[in-house]
Parts: sequence; C-alpha cells; structure tokens
Amino acid sequence: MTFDPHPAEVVRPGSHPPQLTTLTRRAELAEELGIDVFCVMPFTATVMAQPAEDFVHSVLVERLHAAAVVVGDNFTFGYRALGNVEMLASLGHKFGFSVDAVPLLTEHSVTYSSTYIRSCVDAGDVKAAAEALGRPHRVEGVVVRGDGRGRELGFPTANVAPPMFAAIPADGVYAAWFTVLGAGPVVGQVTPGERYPAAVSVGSNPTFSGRTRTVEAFVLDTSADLYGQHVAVDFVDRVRGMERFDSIDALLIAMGGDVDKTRAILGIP
Ligand SMILES: Cc1cc2nc3c(=O)[nH]c(=O)nc-3n(C[C@H](O)[C@H](O)[C@H](O)COP(=O)(O)O)c2cc1C
Ligand SMILES: Nc1ncnc2c1ncn2[C@@H]1O[C@H](COP(=O)(O)OP(=O)(O)O)[C@@H](O)[C@H]1O
Repeated sequence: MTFDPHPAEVVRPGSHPPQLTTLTRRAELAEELGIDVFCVMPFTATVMAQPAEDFVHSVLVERLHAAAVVVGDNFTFGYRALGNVEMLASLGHKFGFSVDAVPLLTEHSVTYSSTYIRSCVDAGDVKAAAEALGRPHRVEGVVVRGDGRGRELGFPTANVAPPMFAAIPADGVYAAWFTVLGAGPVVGQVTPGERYPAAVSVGSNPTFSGRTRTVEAFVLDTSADLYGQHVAVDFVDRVRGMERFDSIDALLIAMGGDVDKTRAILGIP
C-alpha cells in the first residue's frame, strides 16, 4: 500500500518533496517483487486528521481485512504521526493481524532512507543513490523539442521533460541507460523496452547562456526520432560538473571525453 500524493505535500502544502519514483513506477517495481495487488490510498486532509487507531480500524481492518502487516521499523502514521510500530502491534493483537517491523538497511554506517537517497540525488551522487536503491535512480518523461542545436554539434540530445517535482540529479554530466517506454513505434534504430547507453547532461547549457534547466540524453551509437516518446533515464554514475566553455570547440572536446568515460563506466566497447 502506498499514499498519493506524498503525505508531506498535504501536511506541509508547498513543501514539494522531490519525488524518487512516479506512482506507476512504484507499481511496476512492486509487480517485479511478485506483489499481486498494489493499493493507492489518496492522502487527503481527512486522512491526515484521522487518529492512528481510526486509520487501522477503518483501512486495515474493515477495508483490507489485513492478516499480516509489514512496515519499516521507523513507520509512523495517523494524526500528527502519533501511531508507531508499538501501537500498530497492540492494535494488531486486538484486531487479529500480525505486525512485522523490518529494520532499515544500514551499510557503511549509513541508514538507507528516502531522505538519504534524495540527498544523494540532489548532490549528484547517483552512484550512492543506486547503491541504496538497489537499482539506478530513474527520471522519466516525454521527449520535447530543445533549441535544435545538438544535431549541428554532432551530439543530438533527447530533451526529457520530467514530471513536476521529480528528483533530478545536480547539474552535471552522467553515464546512464536510456529506454523508450511503452510500445512505440519508434522511427529509427531504437527498439522500445531495450536499454541504450547514453551520456546525459543536466543543467541550463551555460556555454550558450541557456535559461531553462534541462535533462538531455545523447544516446550512443544510434539514431532515431525520439520526439514525443515516453522515455526513462537510469542514472549510473557522475562524469563531471556542468561547465561554461569559452568556445564550442572546447565543449565538443569535453563531450567527446564524456562519451569515452560513459563507455568505460557502463562497460561497453
Ligand atoms: C555529454 C554532454 C555534456 C554536456 N556538457 C555541457 C557543458 O559542460 N556545458 C554546457 O554548456 N552544455 C553542455 N552540454 C549541453 C549542450 O550544450 C547541449 O546538448 C546543446 O546545447 C544542445 O542543446 P539542444 O538539445 O537544446 O539543441 C552537454 C551535453 C552532453 C550530451
Ligand atoms: N543518438 C541520438 N540521441 C538523442 N537524440 C537523437 C539521437 N539520434 C537522433 N535523435 C533525435 O534528435 C533529437 C535531438 O536533436 P537536437 O538537435 O538536440 O534537437 P533538440 O534541441 O530539439 O533536442 C532527439 O529528440 C531525437 O529525436
């Protein structure tokens, strides 16, 4: 079961916690784990004001007839987040469901949590984010038109427009996997569902005094019309920071180096 929108969005309106996964992606990941039913609980002002005991009774007992409830051991819920694992366990005793509190994973003395992963993504440390997630951090979106400059430079880049409040890595250049989601069709050498290596730029193209921040993927060794496609960028590692170059030649040399480093990181010839 998951909440939508993010409870923080309702508890502190305007706080916009960067979103690590879209709802659809969360459902896909649950399916990959072998979960048959994925419940989305709308998180409203009414739910926010509901005391923890009422939530357990109305949602877990009356609606879901829960037999076993599994949560992270730092789980809190209900009005003012006063409900915790202890309370859940005692209510479970009363209503007849078991409670399994799973300890959070700790590696290299860091406890993995969505707050920690958001801070990694925000700092551009997508490698640490991937380690904590157990998969690369994904940014999804539709490919939109940019300034039409990439092709002239010899590096066409698919400009990905992510959903509002998506967690975007810090400005910089990254090695990533690029996938066209959905069935396509795609005109060109890209097959939907297959992943392709990509050198990805996040930033406002300071060399060209750009204003808007974009996520742009140069997909290696291929050519396709990607406009309008719904795509995913899986961030594997950071290559370098975003730079303002004095000449286009200097930018092109740097991009060539980025492509070489991307190949090395992704382990492709
Ligand atoms: C691997 C890679 C590295 C890039 N590095 C920089 C950079 O350091 N500075 C910069 O101003 N733009 C950088 N860019 C962005 C290019 O300026 C941008 O792709 C180009 O202006 C094309 O923009 P368009 O897609 O809007 O036509 C990079 C792009 C790629 C693909
Ligand atoms: N290898 C490739 N990687 C990324 N985009 C490509 C590639 N080959 C062709 N394209 C197409 O070129 C477009 C990007 O070209 P570009 O000149 O940068 O235009 P724009 O500024 O509109 O993004 C992409 O949206 C895609 O349709």
